[in-house]
Amino acid sequence: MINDEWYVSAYGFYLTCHSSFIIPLVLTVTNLTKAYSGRTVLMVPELRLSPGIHYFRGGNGSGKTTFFRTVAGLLPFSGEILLENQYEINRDPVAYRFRVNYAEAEPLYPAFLTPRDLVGFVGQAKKAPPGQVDTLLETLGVDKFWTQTTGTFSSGMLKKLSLLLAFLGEPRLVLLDEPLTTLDVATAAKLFDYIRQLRTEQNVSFLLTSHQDISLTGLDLTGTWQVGERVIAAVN
Ligand SMILES: Nc1ncnc2c1ncn2[C@@H]1O[C@H](COP(=O)(O)OP(=O)(O)OP(=O)(O)O)[C@@H](O)[C@H]1O
Repeated sequence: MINDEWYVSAYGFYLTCHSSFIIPLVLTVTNLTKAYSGRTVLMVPELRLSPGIHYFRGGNGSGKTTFFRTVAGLLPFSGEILLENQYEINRDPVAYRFRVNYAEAEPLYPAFLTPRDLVGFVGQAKKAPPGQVDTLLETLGVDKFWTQTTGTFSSGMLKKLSLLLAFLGEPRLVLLDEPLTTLDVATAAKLFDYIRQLRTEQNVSFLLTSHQDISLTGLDLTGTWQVGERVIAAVN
């Protein structure tokens, strides 16, 4: 016989099933609109990214950097961006930014600062675990210009420093805008080994852009996305 008790246990069963079927997503974007001075550059009704490595491609001016800077929390926008089904960029700004790291396509720093200054500052903010800086210095070769001011850097040196900063702490999502540009071949190989290691050992997710052929990196891509005409669409 169906009574109150039956309804209570049925509802409990429903809740148990429902919570265990939540799909793990690293990023959920809903109703995103990004405009510059009234000119809309991106309109993304919904974008759901599962954990993994996602490649965003598109022509010059299509909106890739705008999307990355928005997801990094550097640009105002309308809509919702949710990290790991949990942290919304505007509702939980500190927790969200603590877990999302970003390397610019064309990094620029105050000319008088050195890698030692910047790594000290960012490492503290991101709570870099012991030993992490030493590993990254060696992997990316930044140890060779650790105390040199960035105003004297080549573009490749700036790129190496920006990548190092983007790995500091224990991010859940790392955004790398054009990581291959100006990077020498040997360092690029080490970079992609490091990405693979973070992916398999710590379940860190990555969003990448590149005008180069990303398949040459040997990375196992979870998704490829085309940015253009103000939208972001999955590439099958
Ligand atoms: N600060 C800004 N103010 C106004 N418009 C901007 C600004 N930044 C970018 N845009 C415009 O937004 C559009 C997208 O630019 P974005 O830099 O996101 O493209 P992209 O896909 O990263 O290009 P590329 O491959 O050349 O780096 C372009 O039309 C650009 O002119």
